[in-house]
Amino acid sequence: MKIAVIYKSHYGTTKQYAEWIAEALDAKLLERSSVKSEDISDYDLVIFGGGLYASGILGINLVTKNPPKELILFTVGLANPEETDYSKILDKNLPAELRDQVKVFHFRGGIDYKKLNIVHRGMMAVMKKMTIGNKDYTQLNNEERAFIDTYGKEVDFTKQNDITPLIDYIKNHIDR
Ligand SMILES: Cc1cc2nc3c(=O)[nH]c(=O)nc-3n(C[C@H](O)[C@H](O)[C@H](O)COP(=O)(O)O)c2cc1C
Repeated sequence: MKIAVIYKSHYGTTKQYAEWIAEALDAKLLERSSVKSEDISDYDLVIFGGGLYASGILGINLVTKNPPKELILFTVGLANPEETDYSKILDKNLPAELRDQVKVFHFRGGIDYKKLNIVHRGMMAVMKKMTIGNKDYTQLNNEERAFIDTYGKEVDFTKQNDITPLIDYIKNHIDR
């Protein structure tokens, strides 16, 4: 079975997960910009991973416009997947026909505010103002607290072991 792991990452955490997954499955690793939509049909299974930016999944249009034979998605964001409801993100990023069919995994990335480009730094400052608003810290939900707690810092939550459910899913559900 020909498997491709395709990723889109700004700062490397999604790339890191894609590398771990490709290595575990002995799959082809490709950066999204190097893939043309017609190349997608070369693969029996595409695992697409995109970083989360303001609730958008980077580069996702590659696989939503021209869905592969089999597709698995993963997202990488700062929020803790165990405490995050991704339904709105998936509604926004996936067309209805894919929304209920595609298996999606969520991994935790990281951030180094020193390395952010000026646009991203500005976006984070706006998001901080919007998150806090007139609220007190005790009124914030877990997701909002995680954002405020890490604001301006360097944090890395990437963990190789976190890919295990995705690898197991492929082993159990995909006929290789
Ligand atoms: C401008 C901006 C917006 C972001 N929006 C989200 C978001 O909506 N949800 C989330 O969980 N993380 C968000 N993040 C955090 C990134 O998803 C996180 O840093 C991720 O690890 C980045 O992936 P990358 O290193 O592959 O680019 C945002 C980060 C920036 C800089």
